[in-house]
Amino acid sequence: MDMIEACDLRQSYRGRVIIDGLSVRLGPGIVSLLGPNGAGKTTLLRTLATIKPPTSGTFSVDGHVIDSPAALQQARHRIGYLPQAFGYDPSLTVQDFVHYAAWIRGVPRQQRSSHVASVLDDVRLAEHAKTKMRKLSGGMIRRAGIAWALVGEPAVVLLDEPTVGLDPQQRVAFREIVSRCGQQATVVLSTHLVDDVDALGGDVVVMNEGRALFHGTKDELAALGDAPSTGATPLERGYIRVLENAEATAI
Ligand SMILES: Nc1ncnc2c1ncn2[C@@H]1O[C@H](COP(=O)(O)OP(=O)(O)OP(=O)(O)O)[C@@H](O)[C@H]1O
Repeated sequence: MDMIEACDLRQSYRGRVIIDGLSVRLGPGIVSLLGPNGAGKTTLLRTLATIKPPTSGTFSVDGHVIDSPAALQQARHRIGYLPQAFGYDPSLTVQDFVHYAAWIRGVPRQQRSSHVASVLDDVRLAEHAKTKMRKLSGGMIRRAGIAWALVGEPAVVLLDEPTVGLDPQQRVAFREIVSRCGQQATVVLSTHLVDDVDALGGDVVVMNEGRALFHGTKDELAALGDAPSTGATPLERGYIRVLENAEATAI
């Protein structure tokens, strides 16, 4: 399974530093980027998805540094990315929407139909393959988006706030899909919900102000919440403690 390694990564928008010298190794398996609004999670994912080149620093996918157009091209075939809001033609069927992704990702023509069917099966949308995108519920649209990200069996899957807007039942179904995905690919997802981290397991990177304040397992984060402090669960207390003691725990 591939890993992503960021080395002193910086990203700015019009001179304003958003990612501030981040060095972190993500994967294998599931990694949750947990942080408050504005922490820089989306910006980090956009950078790793090769949408916006870093201002400075480097990152690599499975040891291959993305430092040339050829490396960039190769990395794009290994990375599946689901942005927070993604566009689609509402008149397309689910199957055509995912088929289009398969074409873009260079899945060979002869394999496209069977591959699309298998991905739709993975996200539990097989029975809606012929449904128009405009007829899907919010949870189903998310699943179609995940199918889009999974097409071509990328080694790294980046999901930006994938649980936003899902009801509790859809969230449970979604987590089950991500857990299965995490067995074959490194899945990096952003969230501001401690509940997501608790349910998904894997590693957690707590981010704030463009920095990684904590990187470990959810149990290690929960262990920081043993001492009495604000928060309903040890994991929530650990998270809040990390944010409050940013200086002491910065990595
Ligand atoms: N395209 C952009 N141009 C200018 N500033 C931006 C842009 N995108 C993000 N920012 C700024 O970068 C900072 C980090 O935003 P980002 O969306 O990466 O955080 P986040 O952790 O994903 O937040 P949220 O949980 O609210 O999505 C914010 O202050 C935001 O205003």
